[in-house]
Amino acid sequence: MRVEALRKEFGSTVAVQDISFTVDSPQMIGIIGRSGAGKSTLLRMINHLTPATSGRVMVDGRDILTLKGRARRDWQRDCAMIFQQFNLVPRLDVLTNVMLGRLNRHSTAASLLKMFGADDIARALHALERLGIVDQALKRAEDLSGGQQQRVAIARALTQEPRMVLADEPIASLDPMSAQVVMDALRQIHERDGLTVICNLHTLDTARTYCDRVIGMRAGEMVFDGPAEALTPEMAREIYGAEQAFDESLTSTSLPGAVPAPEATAPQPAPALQAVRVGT
Ligand SMILES: Nc1ncnc2c1ncn2[C@@H]1O[C@H](COP(=O)(O)OP(=O)(O)OP(=O)(O)O)[C@@H](O)[C@H]1O
Repeated sequence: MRVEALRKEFGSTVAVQDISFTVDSPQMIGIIGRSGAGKSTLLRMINHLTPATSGRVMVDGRDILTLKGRARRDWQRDCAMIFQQFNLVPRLDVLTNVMLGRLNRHSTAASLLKMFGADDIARALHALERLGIVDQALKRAEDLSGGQQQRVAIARALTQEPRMVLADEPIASLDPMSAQVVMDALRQIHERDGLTVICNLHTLDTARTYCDRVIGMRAGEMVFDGPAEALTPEMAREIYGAEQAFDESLTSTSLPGAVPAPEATAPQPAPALQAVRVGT
């Protein structure tokens, strides 16, 4: 995927200012920055949920921002989105919520009638099993904890059979223990399924622990793009626009002594990735 000079203006507010970056091979990318830096808008433009003011998102030689109708929906299926507030149907059971990820693979009539086949059920159960919540399959989504609901949302994303996963603040509403489980699951999707996962994060330590590559945004601009190791305290201060006294731990939600689960051990940086400072 090649993002080229992607820009979004809301009236006089420039939410995303001509951002460009390339993802050549599957990576786990964290996007960090203060509230209002433009992280959500960037992901939503890539997913085609928010129209861009200008710029291109090139995938397989075509600008996905020009897609319409069925082709646009196909892209949204290929590029699964996970949200802070889970976006489940609260009164539906977990299994059905997960199978909703299959809708775009069926005819309009079958989708409208929510007709699922044995294959859909099997895939949904498999995804729930992977996320460790298959025993919750018949409960209503609203009866699950926040962390469990986010795992249902990830299972739903998996049943879409996406090519890429975009997660917009997936752990912002969760307690530290649930946040760790959810980040482990996203890391595992990257490692085991070989998918690119792009994740908006508030917390620096999460980006450092889980991401190969970090993109730092400040006031709509990309001010850092490089491996997590290159994210020095000085660079963090620049991204967060903070004073010298900036205390990184203020952006932390980590559990004391917590380490990623064995399946999701701290990533090695991609060898070809160079730290670059973009802009000022
Ligand atoms: N629908 C909208 N209409 C008008 N302005 C918007 C809209 N969505 C976002 N903005 C503005 O665009 C800027 C970037 O917002 P965005 O939500 O992308 O930032 P963010 O980094 O994701 O912040 P947060 O971490 O708080 O979600 C902000 O100034 C915000 O007020």
